[in-house]
Amino acid sequence: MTRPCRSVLYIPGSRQRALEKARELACDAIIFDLEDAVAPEEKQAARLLLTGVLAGTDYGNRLKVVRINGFDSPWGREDAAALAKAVRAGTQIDAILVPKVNSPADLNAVAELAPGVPLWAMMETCQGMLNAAPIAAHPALQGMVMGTNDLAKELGARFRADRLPMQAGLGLCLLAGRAHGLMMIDGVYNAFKDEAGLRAECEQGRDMGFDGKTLIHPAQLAIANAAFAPSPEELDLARRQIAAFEAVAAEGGGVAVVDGRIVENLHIVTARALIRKAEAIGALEK
Ligand SMILES: CC(C)(COP(=O)(O)OP(=O)(O)OC[C@H]1O[C@@H](n2cnc3c(N)ncnc32)[C@H](O)[C@@H]1OP(=O)(O)O)[C@@H](O)C(=O)NCCC(=O)NCCSC(=O)C[C@H](O)C(=O)O
Ligand SMILES: [Mg+2]
Repeated sequence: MTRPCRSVLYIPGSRQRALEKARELACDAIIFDLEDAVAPEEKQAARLLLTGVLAGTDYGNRLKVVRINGFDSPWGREDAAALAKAVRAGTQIDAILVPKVNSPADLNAVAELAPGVPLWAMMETCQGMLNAAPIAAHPALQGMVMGTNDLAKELGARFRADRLPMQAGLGLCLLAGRAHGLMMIDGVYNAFKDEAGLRAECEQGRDMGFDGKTLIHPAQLAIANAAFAPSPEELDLARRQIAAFEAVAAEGGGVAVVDGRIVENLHIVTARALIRKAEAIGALEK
């Protein structure tokens, strides 16, 4: 996945100040939230505010994703219809994020109301995790976002630093999402003032294979951006691997050795992807 999506910031659709502030924040993507971050009595006003803001605000090269309410709520269908209308009128968004997706039928329902708009799925129910493969195969789906708070609630799991209770669900989604080339975004870290805890969780998500992390506060952006970007040491290793492998290949060989480890063609594919990712981040940050 070349499009960097290291930091994905939730912004409550009801908070005008935060919606304005986001234009200057160093996030790769924004999730404009109409679901959990908005109180029931503010839902209608938030929808109106958000569609107005999206029509008139330049968020630069940040991906713009709108999380709607579920279709089992009084607001979900109207959210999807309002976004479809805005898109027809020229508002540009990158995806609608559908909460609590249990099966492909939940995506079909949104796709019917907003045809042609790419979808992302919140993966946060036990049913959804078990159906990760058919959900990932949905033709309109381009990304999955982990909802680790709702998953913990359904599982009856405790929050642990190592996220052991989450591993089965996250792993199922990663397998399914990667099999279908989706953008894969990890869940939020609730303690938004705990920098060390956030850093550790970002590094865990990165090592598992996620592209980035959902965030709830601007103070979390720099840590996620750093964790999900290739480090100078990784880039140096990648370049040395490519050089060593090319030298061996020129002699008709297929295996190089760098820092005591074998390097084969498959490692070169990874090394080149890492360099492309760093270049894409550089271009985005210009
Ligand atoms: C957590 C917060 C309620 C804290 O808000 P606040 O008290 O206003 O924080 P600060 O005073 O420290 O804010 C400093 C400035 O930053 C702006 N701000 C704060 N948060 C955001 C944000 N998310 N995006 C953009 N800007 C933000 C403030 O406006 C201040 O600006 P300024 O006026 O210039 O000083 C708050 O951060 C918040 O509401 N966060 C989002 C919560 C949210 O979106 N929750 C839902 C998503 S998580 C979820 O649903 C989980 C998932 O579904 C699951 O199941 O796991
Ligand atoms: Mg949730």
